[in-house]
Amino acid sequence: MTSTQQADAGRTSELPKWARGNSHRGGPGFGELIEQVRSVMDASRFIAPGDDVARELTADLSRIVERMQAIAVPVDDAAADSREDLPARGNPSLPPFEIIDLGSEGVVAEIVFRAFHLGRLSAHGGNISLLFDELAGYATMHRVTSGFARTAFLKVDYRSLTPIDRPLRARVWVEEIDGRKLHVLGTLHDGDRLCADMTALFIQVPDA
Ligand SMILES: CCCCCCCC/C=C\CCCCCCCC(=O)SCCNC(=O)CCNC(=O)[C@H](O)C(C)(C)COP(=O)(O)OP(=O)(O)OC[C@H]1O[C@@H](n2cnc3c(N)ncnc32)[C@H](O)[C@@H]1OP(=O)(O)O
Repeated sequence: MTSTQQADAGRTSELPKWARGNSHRGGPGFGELIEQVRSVMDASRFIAPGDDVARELTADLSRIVERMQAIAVPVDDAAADSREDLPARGNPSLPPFEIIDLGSEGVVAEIVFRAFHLGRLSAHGGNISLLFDELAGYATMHRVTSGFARTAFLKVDYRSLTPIDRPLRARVWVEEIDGRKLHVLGTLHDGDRLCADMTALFIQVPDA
């Protein structure tokens, strides 16, 4: 059996605990809370407050931050990044994608970049890389035999401007496996138009 055929068999061990996902942590209102956090980030992109208003808003947000810090838990017990029922698993630092299809053939996701992700009149290239890196994590998770895979490199070609505020389609898949090395490809489309494509190398590592 070649290493590629061996790896084609997919996972031979359980998913790492942190990747298993759940739909209960943080309670039924957690999704709306994260959506509000995203809205704060979006709204902050379009204001030019006077000093008084800036200080008032800072005081309001400080109270919210203090309330959240008072209920902090270890990161592996946190709701954010664990809720498989929410966009981007409820992680507000990721662009809010929804998984359309996931399997050993790769992952297809719908993504709406928002005001917070704006670069100059289009989505910021770093946010597009972030989306690809995350989705490559999903795609490789199916194809490693155990543990997970870390990004060794990730290259993005920006082919045309990536709009915000409309649904786009991303596809990421493992093209080839060579021992611990997983060669990953991806595309991002606005309808039929290619916005960006990606080539990455991920390396299988034991779960930490
Ligand atoms: C049933 C499935 C259900 C699925 C459900 C899914 C749920 C999803 C849940 C959750 C998804 C989460 C998604 C998150 C995704 C995010 C991932 C990240 O962003 S990771 C952070 C950024 N990356 C780092 O911080 C790495 C830092 N670097 C390292 O740790 C090492 O350098 C590492 C691991 C990359 C490699 O180190 P070494 O010591 O293990 O291995 P060496 O020997 O150096 O390399 C192995 C081979 O790879 C080549 N290689 C390594 N780096 C290379 C490079 N940059 N370019 C070319 N080749 C490279 C080497 O030449 C070597 O090749 P030769 O075996 O000799 O052929």
